[in-house]
Amino acid sequence: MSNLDQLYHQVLAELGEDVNREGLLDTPKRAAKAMQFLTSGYTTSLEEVVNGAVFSSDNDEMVAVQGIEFYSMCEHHMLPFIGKCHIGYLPDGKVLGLSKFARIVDVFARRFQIQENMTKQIANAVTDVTGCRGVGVIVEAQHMCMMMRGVQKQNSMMRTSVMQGVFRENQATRNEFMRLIGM
Ligand SMILES: Nc1nc2c(ncn2[C@@H]2O[C@H](COP(=O)(O)OP(=O)(O)OP(=O)(O)O)[C@@H](O)[C@H]2O)c(=O)[nH]1
Ligand SMILES: [Zn+2]
Repeated sequence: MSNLDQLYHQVLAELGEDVNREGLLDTPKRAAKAMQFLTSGYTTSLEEVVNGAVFSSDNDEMVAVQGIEFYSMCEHHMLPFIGKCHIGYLPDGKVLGLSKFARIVDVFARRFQIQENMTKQIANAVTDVTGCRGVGVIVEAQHMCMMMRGVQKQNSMMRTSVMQGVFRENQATRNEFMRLIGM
């Protein structure tokens, strides 16, 4: 058993489970593996996921990618928060491979997070990788820690937004982004 397997074994026992019953025999191992996947963002670098897919382009018009779904874990309760991320940017000579936006989202979602920080980290990453003139990131999510426990509200949605560069300075750019993502 790995260290993490042993810890999950202990968690189950502490919670009053019979760790020797058949259904639970492999659970510590499975839970450890699942949690390692859900936090794999810690060991994934931006460079690795972008893999050089930044291309020269003389198109300097806005690019927006809407509705990238993600699964993250809130750092306060270690429970999931689940939602969608919308990203727009104004390139400056370089565009990013389309799939890489989703990969960047996963790098920062697969960690213990708060939504505000995740939103900002995604925006910073797009700027770092593309050297763009501006970026906008909007994240909307539902937090299991508010639904399954605590205040137990099932219909609230948290929206966070980070606007950088021309997206921050220029209202028309922000509006164009909102229009492109249908908001
Ligand atoms: N701003 C922000 N808050 C979050 C996020 N995820 C969880 N939280 C909040 O973190 C707070 C932690 O509050 P505490 O009072 O320390 O913990 P708690 O007693 O479990 O709080 P309750 O959820 O109100 O029962 C709660 O208000 C959560 O709703 C997030 O991504 N962003
Ligand atoms: Zn929480």
